[in-house]
Amino acid sequence: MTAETILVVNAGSSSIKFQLFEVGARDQLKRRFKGQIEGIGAHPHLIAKNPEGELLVDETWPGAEVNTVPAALDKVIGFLRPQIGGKLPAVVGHRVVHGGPDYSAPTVVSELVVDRLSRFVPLAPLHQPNNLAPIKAILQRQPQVLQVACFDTAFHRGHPEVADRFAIPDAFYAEGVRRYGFHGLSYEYIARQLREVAPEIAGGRVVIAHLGSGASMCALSSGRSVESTMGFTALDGLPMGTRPGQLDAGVVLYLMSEKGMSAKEIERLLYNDCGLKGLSGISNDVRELQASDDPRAKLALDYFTYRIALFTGMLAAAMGGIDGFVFTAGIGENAPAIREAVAQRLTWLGLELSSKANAKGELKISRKRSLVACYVIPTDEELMIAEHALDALRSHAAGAEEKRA
Ligand SMILES: Nc1ncnc2c1ncn2[C@@H]1O[C@H](COP(=O)(O)OP(=O)(O)O)[C@@H](O)[C@H]1O
Ligand SMILES: CC(=O)OP(=O)(O)O
Ligand SMILES: [Mg+2]
Repeated sequence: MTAETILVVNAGSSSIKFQLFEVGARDQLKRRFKGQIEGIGAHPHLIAKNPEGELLVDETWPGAEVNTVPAALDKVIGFLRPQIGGKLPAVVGHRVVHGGPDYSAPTVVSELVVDRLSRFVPLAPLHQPNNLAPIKAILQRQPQVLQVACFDTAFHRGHPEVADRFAIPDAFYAEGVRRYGFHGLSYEYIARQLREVAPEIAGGRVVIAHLGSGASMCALSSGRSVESTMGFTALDGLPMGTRPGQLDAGVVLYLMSEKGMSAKEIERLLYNDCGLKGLSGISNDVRELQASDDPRAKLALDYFTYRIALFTGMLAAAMGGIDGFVFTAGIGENAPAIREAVAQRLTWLGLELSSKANAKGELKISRKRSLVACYVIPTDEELMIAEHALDALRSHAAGAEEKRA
């Protein structure tokens, strides 16, 4: 491989996404391919396409064969190896979900950084170990590769103090018990896209709903995050595929004292068996719930859209109003019926959807006269990571140059 390339790895809770970029003239990033393995543990499906939309791989396995993120990573590596000529590019960018109080910008990783980031494993047990595993493997085997960690929490680090706090004694805040917020790379990308595709609201008050396996919402005021539905961990806020979202802390006390559950058992329950899956008893996948005529599937979807509407009120309050609403991520981009159900609950805010534009999945799906402009914008966390990784590469090179001089 001659041209400079950047590999990006984004390990989520139910999927691994990856993209390879080529660095062109004037540091323009050109996508070479984009892929993901989704449905880990249920219906694992690996797919990758080149920019022309041609399939490079399309493979499925039984759920039991690929039932963990590391097992899925092996399949991804199997695909990547011949694609990159058996040799890693000089730069690899990683999504790392939790950066804690100190990591508020993309960071070049070292053993020390990995040790520090490992402290946040208990705060993101579905993600952090899977984010760090490939970083550690590359550090051990190919330490010359520049690895850049990009954090979900970073975009939210400028929140005002009232949004960053829980009402618990101050000492806990000092040791890092804060409302961090997640999906920041997605929000950062959407904030930038808004300037291009919706300049009339980009500098205003916008609620972004990132609805994927993990789901959260962000209040974006003048292009900056000021509030998030997620907090200390990625458990808070909206109900998700397998996580409950907002939960009275008393429920956790009840599980411990009355049901005798251990911390590990409660962790497994809250991260793996709640949310859409727990409510419906059927599936964590919105597609399966939509296809079912079981009333529990309907309840789970109603709960989901109801909570999105409730939190929209909260985020609008944080910004003193709302000018725009954006749907993004797996569900937000692909489920018109969910968008319609959310919008119906938001007519009181002045949001009027065009059913036709929504059904067609157009970029702008609100009516002309709608007081709140509504958009569907596909997210691209990997592109954001590649850009950060390239910046890190350039500053790293400049730093080395300065040392030599
Ligand atoms: N066509 C669709 N209709 C409804 N939901 C969909 C559709 N396609 C994908 N999804 C939902 O998107 C989710 C995955 O979203 P994604 O943003 O890729 O999640 P993550 O990055 O957290 O793994 C799936 O669990 C599925 O419920
Ligand atoms: C933070 C989080 O929930 O991420 P994901 O949606 O990828 O699971
Ligand atoms: Mg995701």
